[in-house]
Amino acid sequence: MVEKKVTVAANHVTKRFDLAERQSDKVKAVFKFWGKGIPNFWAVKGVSFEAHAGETIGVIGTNGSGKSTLLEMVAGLTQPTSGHMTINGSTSIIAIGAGMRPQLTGRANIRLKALMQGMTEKEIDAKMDDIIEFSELGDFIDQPVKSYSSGMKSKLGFAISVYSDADIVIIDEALSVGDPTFTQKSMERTKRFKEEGKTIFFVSHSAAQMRQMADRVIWMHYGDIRMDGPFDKVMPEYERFLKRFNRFSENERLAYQKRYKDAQKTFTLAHLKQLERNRQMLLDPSTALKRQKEDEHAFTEGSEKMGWFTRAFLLVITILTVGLMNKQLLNMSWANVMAHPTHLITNFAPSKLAQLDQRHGRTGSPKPAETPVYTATQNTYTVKDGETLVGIAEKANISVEAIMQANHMTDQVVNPGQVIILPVER
Ligand SMILES: Nc1ncnc2c1ncn2[C@@H]1O[C@H](COP(=O)(O)OP(=O)(O)OP(=O)(O)O)[C@@H](O)[C@H]1O
Repeated sequence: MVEKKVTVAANHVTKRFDLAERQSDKVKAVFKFWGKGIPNFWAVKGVSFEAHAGETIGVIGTNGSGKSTLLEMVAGLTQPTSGHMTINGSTSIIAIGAGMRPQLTGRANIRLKALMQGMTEKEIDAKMDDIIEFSELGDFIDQPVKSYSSGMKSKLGFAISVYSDADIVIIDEALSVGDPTFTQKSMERTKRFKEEGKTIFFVSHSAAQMRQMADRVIWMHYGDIRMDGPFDKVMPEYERFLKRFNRFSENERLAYQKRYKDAQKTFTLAHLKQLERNRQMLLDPSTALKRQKEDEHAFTEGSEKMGWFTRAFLLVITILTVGLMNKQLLNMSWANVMAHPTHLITNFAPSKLAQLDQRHGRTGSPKPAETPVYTATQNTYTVKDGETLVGIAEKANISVEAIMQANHMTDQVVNPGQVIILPVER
């Protein structure tokens, strides 16, 4: 049998969300030593699978089991917290309203999404009429998307993806809101994707749709893959589970959910690593040690990759630097610096700098205007609603490249409220 090309490979992929309710909680948690104070929630707890060209994979699971989170990682919309998600090919996700700009018309959204998926203006012009026809939106195509029903948004999203020619197509419950004729038409079209060798991930709560579409099913259960296999094996097990679950009393159901959700809060990567080690030892003790060395990095995330010694060292350096700056610039004694280490931040409002200017002038020290700190403080900028990087660069008379370089940006996307540095030639 010819091995089909692997298009998606997930290796111990996790996704953690923090449950800090307010931004101030997050700031407090950072000061409580590198975010240890933030309650965690692991929506995906270390899943591994491979998907191949020409495969339609149904993803099932109760509400909140992690289906959308997993597929957003497949689509590249969000990055795993740890583990690896390897994607071989272009992706297109169809979820109700995903990636749509509500204030733009349906037609403008088609153009925008198609451009984002790599189509040229010429290709879009050539396909525009077909996309609109597939969407069945008629005159509504020139109305803003915010006026659309969820069914209309789904139709638009589906029509765009049909013509985007992506290698991996993700349909996240987008067919659950359309009318039956459109749904059937879309399912027929999706079957053609399969014949064209695309990989399709299909999320639906409808067993009938699953039966029609999926040859393989992944059952997500509170962040884990509970089963992964042929439709005929997985679906009956899932339906048996649902029957049992639906027979639970309200209290039993809540207790069941609490048990699993608590496990998602207390989950750790160390635990995942240990489970994987045990599994490897059981499977093949002779190769287990070698494999453990190879996949060590799969069980670490950003901050954990930094050892305790490095973290402690960086903390000491940061405290000393802030203290030294406070001492030099605010004429504080070391005792005062130790007592109020955050004075540097709170004292450097522009008005304070003006006071400093005078103070330093009287004592004959260099004027703050000549110090680097003054320049840097003056040139942070908070992005306002609707502003683009190009607009900000023009206003500030600085090149876009210089801003990107100063802020270590890899693209030109800026968001309202984001604070950026506007570099100044000195
Ligand atoms: N940004 C977030 N912050 C905190 N928790 C989140 C976030 N996004 C998702 N979650 C949580 O992660 C879990 C998985 O959510 P997800 O949307 O992936 O589930 P799902 O299986 O797609 O659910 P549904 O069938 O209802 O669409 C849920 O418990 C959800 O509350």
